[in-house]
Amino acid sequence: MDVTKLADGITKLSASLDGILFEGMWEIPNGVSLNSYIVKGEKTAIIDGFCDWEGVPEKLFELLDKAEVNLEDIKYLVINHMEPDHSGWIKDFKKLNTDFEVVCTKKAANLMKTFFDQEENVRVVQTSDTLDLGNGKVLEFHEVPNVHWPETMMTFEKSTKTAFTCDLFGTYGKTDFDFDDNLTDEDLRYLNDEGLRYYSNVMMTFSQQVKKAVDKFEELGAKTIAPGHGIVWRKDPNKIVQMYRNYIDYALGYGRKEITILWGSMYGRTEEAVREIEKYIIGKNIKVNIHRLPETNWGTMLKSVLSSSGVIIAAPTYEYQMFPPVACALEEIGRKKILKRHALAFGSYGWTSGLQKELDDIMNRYKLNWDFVDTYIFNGKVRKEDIDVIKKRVDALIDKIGI
Ligand SMILES: Cc1cc2nc3c(=O)[nH]c(=O)nc-3n(C[C@H](O)[C@H](O)[C@H](O)COP(=O)(O)O)c2cc1C
Repeated sequence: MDVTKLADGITKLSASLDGILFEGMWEIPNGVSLNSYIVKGEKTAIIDGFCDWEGVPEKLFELLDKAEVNLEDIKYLVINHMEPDHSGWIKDFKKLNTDFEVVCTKKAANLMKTFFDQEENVRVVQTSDTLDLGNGKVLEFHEVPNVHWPETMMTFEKSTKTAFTCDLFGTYGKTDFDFDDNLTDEDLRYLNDEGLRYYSNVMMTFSQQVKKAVDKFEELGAKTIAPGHGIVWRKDPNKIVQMYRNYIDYALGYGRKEITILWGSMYGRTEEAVREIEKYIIGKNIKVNIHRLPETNWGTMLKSVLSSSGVIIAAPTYEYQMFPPVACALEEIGRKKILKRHALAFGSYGWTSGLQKELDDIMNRYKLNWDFVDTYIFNGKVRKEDIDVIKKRVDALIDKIGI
């Protein structure tokens, strides 16, 4: 729903997007929702807003109108996070209403200056500061740095115990329901999957800080979680908290007992080995996610690697180095800091293999602490003897994973 009442005086405004690359790079096969919240006491606050991907705020203004909120009645712009999907509407809002105060952290105030030339009427808040809107509505602010930018905070409405968490507890995926009231197992699986994709794309680099933020959040005793993306959790908010705890554990420790194969091949030699190994693993009833590079979007690749304890990298040698699309994907895994996988690499080469050297470079540079079975390289086409050795190494990998 685009306008939804959460409680007396609290309304959610929501728009859905699809057919875009989120943050200009992540595919979102099931779209994403963008949420804004209005809290009305004697005075009215908007907590985060939204823009579509071209920076067009009309939908937000249209929904404010539908919710019968006059722009000139909005006295406070509570800005949890300055990323333009949540803040991009401010420049247009300023043209329509000049009598308002921005409420944000010190770091967000600096960004307010650089993004929107907004220096006046900015109230800088710190953890535990409050803003009394009247009629019992009191907002309390909690800084959660690097969840997902350094300036981020979450806002807690005390009378209804509603936490407005912006990116934290967000998920991708459009839904035709607003709340977690009647989730079927299928809905839960969908939301968990969309949450995993979102976490791996947007939050994962900051898993240590997200962990701290989740701990901090649990001290609030919130009854409702109202995030910037996805549904509102009020029946059992612990469900999304637990999902996030799992994602954090996957990123910092190991994933589920499944294997992701990341592979590339120019002329089919490495591919032939990959196909044999895929069949071999499936034959053992082990879940395998297989992604060819560069064809697979990195968002999808990261989601699989995050959830898998085991990773197989298969790449030929190209100009003395690892086949570039696979090397680039590994670089991205390094930047996103997916730690501690069990892993195996193999691939074909013509005269001097560059697979191991580049693998070591990337692993060391990002300190990923992956535990590798011995790499296997084969010269030219793959032979039965090669496949036999690779299968043995896959067995060793499976032992390490503990399947
Ligand atoms: C552009 C290009 C560069 C290559 N550079 C190397 C190299 O530096 N060292 C090497 O051993 N083989 C090199 N090769 C050969 C391939 O690694 C070899 O043919 C391999 O079997 C290809 O595996 P594929 O069929 O899975 O793509 C190169 C091949 C191409 C097409």
